[in-house]
Amino acid sequence: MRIDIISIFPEYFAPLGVSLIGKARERGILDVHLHQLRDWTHDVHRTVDDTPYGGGPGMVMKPDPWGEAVDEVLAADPQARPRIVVPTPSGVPFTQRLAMEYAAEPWLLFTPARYEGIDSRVMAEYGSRLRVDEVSIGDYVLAGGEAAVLVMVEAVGRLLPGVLGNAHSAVDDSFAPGAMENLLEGPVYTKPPEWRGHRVPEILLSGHHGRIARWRRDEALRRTARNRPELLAALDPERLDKHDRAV
Ligand SMILES: Nc1nc2cc(Br)ccc2s1
Repeated sequence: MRIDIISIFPEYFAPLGVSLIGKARERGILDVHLHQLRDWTHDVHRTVDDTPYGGGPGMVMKPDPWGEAVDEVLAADPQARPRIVVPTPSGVPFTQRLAMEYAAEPWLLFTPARYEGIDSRVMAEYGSRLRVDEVSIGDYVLAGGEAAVLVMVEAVGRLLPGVLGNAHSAVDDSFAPGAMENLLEGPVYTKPPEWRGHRVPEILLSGHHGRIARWRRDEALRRTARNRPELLAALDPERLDKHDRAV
């Protein structure tokens, strides 16, 4: 997978050089290209923003630098078309399902904005011929889209074949389609069996895999009911058996 990121703070993406994503890049599973938006400005101050038409607070990112930058990125592979992802609090929710959809894309272009956002004509221009997604990572406002891109690249990158070791499969993730879809993960434990007077639940030491699976599902149901009751309410009743309903 190729990922391009255009930003006025490309240095923000240094974390993509470490850990899981860094190793995926070293192994050629992920090919990340960072671009400094100001390289497509033509004034001495390398200006990327201006006052909003119609008045109002803050500044808006000018269309010209973005248009020239996106055009140049697209020219890197004229036969291919990247899916453009615009981080914004006003977008569709970024979910595990969307992360899986992105992980199947050969090429993503992220356009994190600053200020009040990018002049809306930019994505109107590309939306006529490319998939342009406005995506939110949550109901809060950041100072810019860069942190949102880090979140999405990590969520997508870890799903790419070969990135997660055999020890863990993304299939077991919370929110991944399957038996535990849309349930939060329950508690986890490792050695020692007792730590500061806290014992690991005996069921997990029992070796009874069926009972352990049942206990884990019960704990997932309890945690989901406690922390995200709306997820439980949204579950298809067909997916809850008699025992689930009694938890
Ligand atoms: N939650 C989010 N906040 C922001 C702020 C800016 Br400015 C750009 C993108 C995003 S995504």
